[in-house]
Amino acid sequence: MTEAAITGLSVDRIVKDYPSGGGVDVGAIQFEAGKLIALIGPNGAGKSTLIKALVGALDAQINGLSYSGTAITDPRQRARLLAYLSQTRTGPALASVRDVVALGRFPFGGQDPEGRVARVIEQLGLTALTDRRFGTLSGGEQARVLLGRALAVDAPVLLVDEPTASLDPHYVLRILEALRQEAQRGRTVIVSLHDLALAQRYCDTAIVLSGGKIVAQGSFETALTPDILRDVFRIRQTPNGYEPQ
Ligand SMILES: Nc1ncnc2c1ncn2[C@@H]1O[C@H](COP(=O)(O)OP(=O)(O)OP(=O)(O)O)[C@@H](O)[C@H]1O
Repeated sequence: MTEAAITGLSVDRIVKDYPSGGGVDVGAIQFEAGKLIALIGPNGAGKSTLIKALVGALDAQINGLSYSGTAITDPRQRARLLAYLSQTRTGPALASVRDVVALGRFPFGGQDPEGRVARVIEQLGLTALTDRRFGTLSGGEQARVLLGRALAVDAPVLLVDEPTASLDPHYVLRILEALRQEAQRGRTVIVSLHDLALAQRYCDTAIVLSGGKIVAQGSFETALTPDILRDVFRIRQTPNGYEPQ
């Protein structure tokens, strides 16, 4: 790409074809540092596939992956640069909350010189749960612990797949606030969300996926036009929110 001066994550092309016929085929994308970027689109649009391809969680064709002009070629380098929260909330049932969050330091040999694990535990409201076994937590509590593991990496790029699913309203807002703070710290934060109102409230820009392709990107004004709402999301805006088309 010619815009190597831009800080953040960039990729030239990603292709993934599942035998089911689904997948993604997208061209160059620039995810700018310091931004909270919403990845939005209907069910099956390819959001999780795109995120998994970027982090290397599935076997996909991916060309020109780089961070701030430096090519990402080595898996360990990728694990240090890109932290990931999967949509599938699984974790080691017998491990303590503290130990699950500390797994985020694995790419750094377990070292945590800045006390990142303790900070994340406090930030996500997990202090009272630190000694509980992961397997004994509620679904929403487990979701927060796994987000904690991703935040503990303290990677320049954070990719989180539906982090607010199964969270109560307090933690939905708190987690989005935490992601916004990460972006304000200069991180590149990519978050897939279904709640368009929340996405607009917290995120700086949007990428709209449909049928495995990017159909719009940029500010929410340009990405969520009445046409996109109708053709992609099958909804329309009303004075009170949205309604189905
Ligand atoms: N492991 C798989 N095997 C076959 N097809 C798959 C697989 N994973 C996803 N797909 C298909 O690829 C397409 C994109 O799926 P993906 O999970 O990326 O969508 P999504 O936008 O994250 O959806 P959602 O909002 O429902 O989580 C869908 O058509 C889906 O059925």
